[in-house]
Amino acid sequence: MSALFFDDVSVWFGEGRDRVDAVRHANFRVGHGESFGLVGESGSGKSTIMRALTGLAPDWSGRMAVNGNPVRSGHRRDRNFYKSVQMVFQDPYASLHPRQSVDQVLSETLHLHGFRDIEPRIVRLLDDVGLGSAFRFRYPHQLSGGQRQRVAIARALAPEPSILLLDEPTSALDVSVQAEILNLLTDLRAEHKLTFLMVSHDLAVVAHVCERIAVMQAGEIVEVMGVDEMRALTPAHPYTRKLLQASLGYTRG
Ligand SMILES: Nc1ncnc2c1ncn2[C@@H]1O[C@H](COP(=O)(O)OP(=O)(O)OP(=O)(O)O)[C@@H](O)[C@H]1O
Repeated sequence: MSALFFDDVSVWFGEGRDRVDAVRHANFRVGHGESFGLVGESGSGKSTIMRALTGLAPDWSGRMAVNGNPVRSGHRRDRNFYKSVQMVFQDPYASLHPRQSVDQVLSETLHLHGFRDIEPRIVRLLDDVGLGSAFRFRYPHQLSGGQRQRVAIARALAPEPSILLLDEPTSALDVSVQAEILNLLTDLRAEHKLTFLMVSHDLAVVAHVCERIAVMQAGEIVEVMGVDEMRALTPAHPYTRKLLQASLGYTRG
């Protein structure tokens, strides 16, 4: 049984002449403890796959399952879903409430998921994300972008999920901070035995964190490959080669 299972998943927005087919017939599985990346140009459908899974894009067909449990259509996901699946978003500035301290953010999430030993859990979560207790009573405006993203990651870890969905988790951060956050995510995956599904337009980011990669073009998965194949520049599909060449040109330039 896979941690994440997508079988013939198509996702669309709107109806009739306004209909946009954002994802078409996507198939992939992510094993327990695996780190899987979705890459492709802007508009290729990467985020839409994640949104359909979490209920933010309700119009879809096909089959999706989390740890063997089928995901139903519609907006609602039950508490069990969020016990297993948590998200880290792109923008840590938008994802934290400005009037909530770090302590409030974490204790609210822990309460919501029925934990009673809130105090030691907050201490442990801050420690896990490399912030330490000195940050506990700070507010978002007193934190840097990287520190905010660490709080967002601590909040995602609070329910003890087995799967993290990472939607461009470093693209809003300074380049100097990106590697720190990617290393933190890699360490956390090993320590907590997490499964990752990561979306990024940046092949270097995905290569840093992921073991396998699905390449998307205009709503379709055109290739699934191991990160070693990607590094060896041996992808089969011309579009993947184009993406790789573009990103190499970019890093060299
Ligand atoms: N709420 C929406 N209503 C209508 N069309 C949408 C909506 N959200 C996404 N789309 C369309 O679906 C397609 C896929 O978008 P999606 O955001 O999944 O791409 P992406 O690969 O994640 O790109 P990006 O990196 O820019 O977010 C695009 O054509 C986009 O315009």
